[in-house]
Amino acid sequence: MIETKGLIKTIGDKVILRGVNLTIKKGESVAILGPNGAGKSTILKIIAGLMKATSGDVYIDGLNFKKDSYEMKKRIGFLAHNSFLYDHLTPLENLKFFGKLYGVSNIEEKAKELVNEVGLGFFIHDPVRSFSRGMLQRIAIARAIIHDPEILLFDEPHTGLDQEAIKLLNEVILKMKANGSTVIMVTHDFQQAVQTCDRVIIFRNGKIVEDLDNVKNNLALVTARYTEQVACL
Ligand SMILES: Nc1ncnc2c1ncn2[C@@H]1O[C@H](COP(=O)(O)OP(=O)(O)OP(=O)(O)O)[C@@H](O)[C@H]1O
Repeated sequence: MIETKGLIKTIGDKVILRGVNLTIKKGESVAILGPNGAGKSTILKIIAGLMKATSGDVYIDGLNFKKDSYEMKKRIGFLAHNSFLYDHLTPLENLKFFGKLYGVSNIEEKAKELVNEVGLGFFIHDPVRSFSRGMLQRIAIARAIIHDPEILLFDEPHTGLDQEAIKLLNEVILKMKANGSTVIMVTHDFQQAVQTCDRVIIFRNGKIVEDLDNVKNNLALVTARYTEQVACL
């Protein structure tokens, strides 16, 4: 279970998160939507341990970053705007590097399997500096899941992907979900959100303004609320 308690983030005199309390159960898949600047990426970075909250706490199964940072990071796969890949390394070398950091066993085999799974087997030995944005995103997805994380944090994962890659990414998300992983996805793509997630949370101005469960059975309501909160801006 992931819990945020009273998360506040300020940078200078700007208030980005205004006391966010959120509980996400193990195995839930949650889409975070909202207008630009609402604080969506910020909360994801704080949950991933990449940014400190000004006040408040994040707990994962009762563990806290202040005490159990390494243990928590091992459980998380984070796909950010930045791919975190090394330009001069090939997909295989990049995945082996990140896999080793997480102590993944059978890393060579696992890395090859993932490069093929994301459809880039043909480019396995090319440095990623020559890759297109979509190709980099595919490898970044593989990097985020190399250690079979229990929690997937995806920041706008569909951006820059072609239709085939979107399908592939959704399959990855649904497969991880079926294996019991928890998924939190920040996105502007409402269609992809409702295809892959069971719960939709809408942020506005650093606060949660909607928290809608059981998305597939309440699609009309969720669409109406989303339109009201976001699409009309
Ligand atoms: N390092 C920073 N310094 C100053 N302001 C920042 C910093 N990081 C984020 N912000 C501000 O915090 C606010 C929330 O940013 P955040 O990236 O969380 O929004 P978002 O909801 O993900 O937006 P988008 O949909 O545009 O990606 C924005 O106004 C942004 O300018």
